[in-house]
Amino acid sequence: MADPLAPPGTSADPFISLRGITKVYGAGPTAFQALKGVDLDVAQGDFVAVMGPSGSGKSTAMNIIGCLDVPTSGAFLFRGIHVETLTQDQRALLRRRYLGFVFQGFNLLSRTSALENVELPLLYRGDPKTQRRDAAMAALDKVGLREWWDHTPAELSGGQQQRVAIARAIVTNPDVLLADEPTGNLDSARSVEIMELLASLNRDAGITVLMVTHEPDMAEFARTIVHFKDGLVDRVETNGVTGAH
Ligand SMILES: Nc1ncnc2c1ncn2[C@@H]1O[C@H](COP(=O)(O)OP(=O)(O)OP(=O)(O)O)[C@@H](O)[C@H]1O
Repeated sequence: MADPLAPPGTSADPFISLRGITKVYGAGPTAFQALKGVDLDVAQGDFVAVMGPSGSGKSTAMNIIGCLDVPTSGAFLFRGIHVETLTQDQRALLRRRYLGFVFQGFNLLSRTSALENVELPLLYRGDPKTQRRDAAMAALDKVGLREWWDHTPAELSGGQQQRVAIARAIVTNPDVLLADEPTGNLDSARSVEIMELLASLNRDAGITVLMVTHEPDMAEFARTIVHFKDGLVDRVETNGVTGAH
């Protein structure tokens, strides 16, 4: 049987494409339309900041792009694959194969060393031990924490914990890194360090980065800024040039 997750498309296909995406939570009189017909393209290798007021639909859109949730209607294409037609298991596979996630609260296992935290996605994937260790050490090296491999999260600063979380997100060599307010729990100096790390992963490793942020200073690190408003993309800025959507 053909692999449903093999990109069927040509290089002409947009890397990530949302067309008329709607999302309704609940049903009947309490139903709430969080997304009202979102159109958005993201080019491979872009660094995108997603901004907008609380409740404007940023997390809902990120959950759909992260294959964690499905739209109520509309098409979501990732490398030419119609994700909205996949089963839950196929979406989970797609997530593991192509995507990495970073969260505001780091989400590390507290009693577990930095190295073991970074190894986890490889453990779930069934990689053998030596391969896991080598890949996790290489990822810790990329985030500047090779010497801290045996420390638990409590023995690391907030900025270091977020670096471990980023190492865990990149250890599988994802195409896309999805970051939900990655600097929300950090002071401004640590926030800038995390943004410089994300920018270098984008620039040097070619990872496409999509990041939700409320902070304009952090959004400045991105190449493209997507502004959500009332469940729609309101405008997209590229390199300081504003274009109405
Ligand atoms: N599971 C859910 N059930 C019902 N309503 C929901 C659910 N998830 C989100 N919503 C609603 O959908 C709207 C959009 O939420 P979403 O989390 O996408 O916004 P956001 O822009 O990410 O906000 P924030 O910046 O506060 O995280 C909000 O009004 C929210 O209350």
